[in-house]
Amino acid sequence: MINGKDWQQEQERLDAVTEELQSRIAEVEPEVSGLRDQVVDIRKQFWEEVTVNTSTDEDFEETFYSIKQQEALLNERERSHKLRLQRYKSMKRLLPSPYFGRIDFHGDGLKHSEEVYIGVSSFIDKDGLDFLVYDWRTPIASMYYDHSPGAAQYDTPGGQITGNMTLKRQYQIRDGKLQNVFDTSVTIGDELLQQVLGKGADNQMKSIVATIQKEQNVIIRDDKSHMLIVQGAAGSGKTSAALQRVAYLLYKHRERLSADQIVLFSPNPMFNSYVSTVLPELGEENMQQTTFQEYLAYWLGGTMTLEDPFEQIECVLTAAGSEGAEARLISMKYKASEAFLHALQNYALWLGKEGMLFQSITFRDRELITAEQMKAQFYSYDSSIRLMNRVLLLQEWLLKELASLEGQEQEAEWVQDELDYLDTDQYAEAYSMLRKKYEREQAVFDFTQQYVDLYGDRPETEQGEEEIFDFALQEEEMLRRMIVKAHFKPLRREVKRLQFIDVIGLYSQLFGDEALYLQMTGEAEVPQHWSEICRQTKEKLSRHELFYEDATPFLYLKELLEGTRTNTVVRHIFVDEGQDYSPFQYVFLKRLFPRARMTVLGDFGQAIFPQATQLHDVNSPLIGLYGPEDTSLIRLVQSYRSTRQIVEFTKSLLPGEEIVPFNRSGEKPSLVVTDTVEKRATRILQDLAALQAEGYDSIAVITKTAAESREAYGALTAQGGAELRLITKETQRFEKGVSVLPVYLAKGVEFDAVLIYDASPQTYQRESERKHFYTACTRAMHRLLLYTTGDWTPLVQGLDSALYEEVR
Ligand SMILES: Nc1ncnc2c1ncn2[C@@H]1O[C@H](COP(=O)(O)OP(=O)(O)OP(=O)(O)O)[C@@H](O)[C@H]1O
Repeated sequence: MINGKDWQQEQERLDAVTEELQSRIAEVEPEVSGLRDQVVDIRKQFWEEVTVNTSTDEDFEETFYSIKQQEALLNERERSHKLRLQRYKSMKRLLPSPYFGRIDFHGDGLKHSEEVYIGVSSFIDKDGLDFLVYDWRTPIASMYYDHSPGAAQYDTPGGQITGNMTLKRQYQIRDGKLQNVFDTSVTIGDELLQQVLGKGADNQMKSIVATIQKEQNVIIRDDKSHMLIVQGAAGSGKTSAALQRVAYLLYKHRERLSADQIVLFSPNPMFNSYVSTVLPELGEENMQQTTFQEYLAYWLGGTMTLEDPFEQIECVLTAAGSEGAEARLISMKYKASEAFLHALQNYALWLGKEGMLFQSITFRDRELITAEQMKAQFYSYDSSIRLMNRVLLLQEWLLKELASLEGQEQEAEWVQDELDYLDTDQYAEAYSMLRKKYEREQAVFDFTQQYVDLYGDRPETEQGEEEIFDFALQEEEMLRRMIVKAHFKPLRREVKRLQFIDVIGLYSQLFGDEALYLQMTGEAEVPQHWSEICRQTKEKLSRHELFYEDATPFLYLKELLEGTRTNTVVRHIFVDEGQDYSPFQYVFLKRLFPRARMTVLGDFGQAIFPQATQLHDVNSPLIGLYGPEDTSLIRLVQSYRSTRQIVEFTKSLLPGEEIVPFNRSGEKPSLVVTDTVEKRATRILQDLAALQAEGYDSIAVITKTAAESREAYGALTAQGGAELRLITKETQRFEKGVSVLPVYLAKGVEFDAVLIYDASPQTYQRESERKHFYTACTRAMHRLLLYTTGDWTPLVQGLDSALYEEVR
């Protein structure tokens, strides 16, 4: 805390800034409130201001320029309205709490030091000379996050500025009144962070600009690397850093980067709603948010039924020890691996020489062009031409073939049948087309006549002789052509969409012959249970269905054959929970967004999906994606979410991981043992009531699977539990209160209190379930309770009993 005199001065300054804000808001308010109407008016007036006259060429030109001028004026006015509105909104946002930090900085060689007050946006005095508040993203404000008092420096586009920081201060301001002021030395005040972290969870994430930590600031302001990889412990602020990074990038590159050029890949749809308020809180528009699943579905275009990652994980968790289950697990891991990626790439090369599969083009139960014909044509092209270019050549050939077949087809019997049953509309259409054709030909005829009149000789027609336009004859021909054309339209469309390539057959073929597959792997060994893996894959494909682990490889192969449909608008992609994506998926994302930089944030300790990728390891496949020179690796070890007691407990579940708890104290995790399932439900309900009475209003009962969630929800409601919310993969929003959900849907989010519904060996037995268990426990901010009706899972049994409180 600071002394009374300083406090007084600070309050006076705050009053002055608040007053200035109020008066400037009052100034623009009337203007802004009518802004919408004004823009609408301008649009309405648009045509009134323009004189439209197209009688002569000059008039036409004048009208054209008049419209252009009016359009430019309209754009200019809209732009300036938008700017004024933005400024107005940012002043309104500042009003209750104009700043949260201050540094006094004495630049080398300067006479005076500068007081730099930092807030969520900049505010300049009336004369436009002094910054009353600096935006937290300005270069000078970076010192607030990066340095403690003493020598300090910051980078500007013109070079580095060095000097001495003489003061670093933090404020808590509510409704224009100082609540707290701290002078800080080392890090950004523990006191403030303590207070922020001690608060209850929200159903929406909050911005952290007032308390960004130095190591997080590196992530936020990194502007060099093509690929930024962040491996961070649970609760270390990865998602927070990612969102503030988006805000930073939008500010720094505001002239050329807009929110729709940034895409965030989220772990599930609920997460989207959880993080959706952070950027608007900072005065920025939200980036695009999506899930990988949405992308896959989009690219597959409804041609196949796609398993989602949650179905896949349920399968992993519930798989019994049969060969089929075992094979599926191995298959999931293998198909996510680089080994399989290389096999697919080799396969595509091999297809350049042999083995391509096509789907014949059939019409009225006849094969018009057979798969064999296509194959022969395909391999007749020079083998040095790239695979996808040969596909395009084949497409061209097919369209020509279809055109000629279409001509032949006009004489077919079925055409005559259809001709007999044409309705009047079709006749009318044919007649009108004929009329047009006639008029065209008549014009040629007139021209010919003029030529003859002039030169006494006729020009040569293309055919060398004049054609006589015979309506009756041509009408039937025209109708026949129309009929066949209409029937051939879907065929042409299929060819244009490259549907003549048998992608399902080609993907299936890879699993058809072990010798062939071995050839693709360079004679490396096939994984265990290979024949069962092949059987399952082919069987699924035969039903036009795809396992989740096959979706990306399938699309990858499709793109190798057909060319990639890239998105060149997007400049930044963020992948949260990045450990849950396979190397395959990263390669796919890179191809999809060739002009984007990538920020991947994740925690291998929470890798609960079988396709997990190690992020921070020297052998991480992600490093090779853009190359080591273009890749930065950052590790976050301090965990902010949970109390020290909870972090110490969860940390011991992952021996060997470096995790440092933030020093916020709370109760030890409680391990509650009851005799029966019914008693457990009763006990949980009592605990829920007690937690709510303590003020914790965001609570999760976390289970391993969806089935267990349904069971828990049933048991708790049967014992009188009211107002519980069962969360499923379809749920779109988080709400406060008590949620019952499987751990994979709790990824990335947090709760005041977490209750692990069943921590018995029956639920968490396998070593592979350790990360599920860890992820579930790390969702808790203030309280963690675990339940069992018998023994504890072996994951807990080995822990030091000082880490928890056992309750019977
Ligand atoms: N610098 C900070 N100041 C204040 N709060 C912070 C800070 N860093 C992180 N937090 C808080 O810590 C909690 C965890 O942050 P976040 O969800 O971003 O972590 P994460 O690394 O993405 O976690 P996980 O991997 O477990 O999902 C949030 O409540 C966040 O607001």
